[in-house]
Amino acid sequence: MINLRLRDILVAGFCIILHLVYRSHKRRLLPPPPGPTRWPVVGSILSMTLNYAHISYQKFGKKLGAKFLYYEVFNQPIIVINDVQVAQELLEKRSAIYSSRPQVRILSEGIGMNRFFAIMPYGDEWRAQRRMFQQYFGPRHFEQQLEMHERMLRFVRRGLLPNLLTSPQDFHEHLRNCIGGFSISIAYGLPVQRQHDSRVRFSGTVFGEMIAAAGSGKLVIHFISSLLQDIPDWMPGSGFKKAARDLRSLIEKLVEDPYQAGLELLDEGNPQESFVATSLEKGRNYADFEGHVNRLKYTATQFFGGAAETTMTVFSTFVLMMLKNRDVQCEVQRELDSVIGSDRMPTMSDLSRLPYLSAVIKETLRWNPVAPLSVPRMTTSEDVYDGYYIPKDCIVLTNIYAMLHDEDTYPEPEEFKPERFIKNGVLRDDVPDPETIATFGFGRRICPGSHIALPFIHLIAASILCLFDILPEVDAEGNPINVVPKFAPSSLTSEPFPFPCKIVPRGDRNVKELLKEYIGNEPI
Ligand code: HEM
Repeated sequence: MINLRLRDILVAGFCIILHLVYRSHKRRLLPPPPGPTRWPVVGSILSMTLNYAHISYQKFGKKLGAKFLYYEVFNQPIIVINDVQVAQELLEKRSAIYSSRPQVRILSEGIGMNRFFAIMPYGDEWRAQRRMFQQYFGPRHFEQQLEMHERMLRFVRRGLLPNLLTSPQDFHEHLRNCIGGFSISIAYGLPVQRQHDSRVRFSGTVFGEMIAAAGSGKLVIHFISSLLQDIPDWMPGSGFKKAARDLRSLIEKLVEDPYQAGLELLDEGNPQESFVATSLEKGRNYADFEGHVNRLKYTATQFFGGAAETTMTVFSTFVLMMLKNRDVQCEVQRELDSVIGSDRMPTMSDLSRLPYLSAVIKETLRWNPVAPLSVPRMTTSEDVYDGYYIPKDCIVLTNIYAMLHDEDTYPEPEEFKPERFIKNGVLRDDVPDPETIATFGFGRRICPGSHIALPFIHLIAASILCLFDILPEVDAEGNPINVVPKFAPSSLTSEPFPFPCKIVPRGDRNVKELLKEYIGNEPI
């Protein structure tokens, strides 16, 4: 039997502590990843741009020949990952370290955004909300998937296509109403107006403000406003605090109102299948029912937040690309005509037989990544990678834009070329697919809604091009207007700015007849 004396234990303990201190010290002696010059106090703030930050990080990475970069702002370390393999190594293989989110004071304490699990730090509450989301919306819940597909079809046919026929000039608004309306319907089971639904509008406005406030391009502003968070309200320059409080109360209304309306509908006894109805029923006997209800309110609101702006961004980009690339649009229509014909509209089961459309959607996701700098992460302990030291509490920006514009993987990345994903009518498996790589993030915090977004996007694209042509608007002299694409410069999502275009029924199609049974005024 080993007989350890107190002295031996103390010596062993001392040696272990010494070893740990030495190891940690040795790690800290390693250099940080390459990056711009850092100045005392302000760090690399002078090298950071507010607008289109993803492009400037990409260019700077290329200049240094570095796959990931190191910045510092007021002592806050930041790494920017420009490369897929590095992202996989860190965010997937070392996910125990890289799965949290930074808690920017102005966003969490000020606006209260950290109550949504997309923004929360890694931990029990995040796990509980994400589990609740997956239990209802996860890809393995077959019946709910069928219900969701059925409802997508209903929103496209009743909500979107008839509106495009009667007021095509408002296509941005119609797309928003259709995508947002679907989210509200699935989350709360509430009826949605076919045009200008007030809940869709309100949710869109509030989430639009949140997404604009949270953009990674705004990091510098976040730091400065967080430092100034404690200045009194009467001081000049404190206006941002009031703006944050106003947004906070709008969020509270956004979380509460549709939930209460959903409850009333349940009490009336004729509800539509929804996340709220199912999750409430499931939690009836839980000991902490109140906690369960609070969680499900935020998770339901999160559904709209995750789905609406992102899907809308893909769609605006798709319409823009069809406008700028008429040959691609005609090729999609040729494929649709050969698979579907001219006397019916696409169904969910047609989608897998449209490889060219699929290549176009992949190229749309690649060409203008929806969230070019993803949602920021934060390290929960120090790390060493490739000989570089990465500290604890380091903000990690995933530059999805740089990854999907890497010219070795996607030659001529600025060109819109669906052909890069398809050969002889078959989708290529030797080109990394933006539907599965980078677009939706990495590791434990990867987007849990990709399997909802992708079929919806394919369905909307197929349905529009089956019935309509997307053509340039003409100016006062009758000349086609050349649209120059422009994008939100520093928001979380890279939505194109509104642009003029004409959506007209296809000449060889009786669109009114095809839509006859779907036209009406009653809510969906
Ligand atoms: C084309 C559409 C979409 C794109 C491109 C997209 C992209 C992303 C990205 C890049 C992230 C961050 C992942 C990371 O940190 O690595 C994310 C997170 C998230 N997305 Fe999506 N998304 C889309 C649609 C959706 C939809 C339809 C929903 C809901 C139904 C959704 C819900 C969420 C949620 C809840 C998170 C936070 C996950 C977490 O922090 O655990 N997204 N998404």
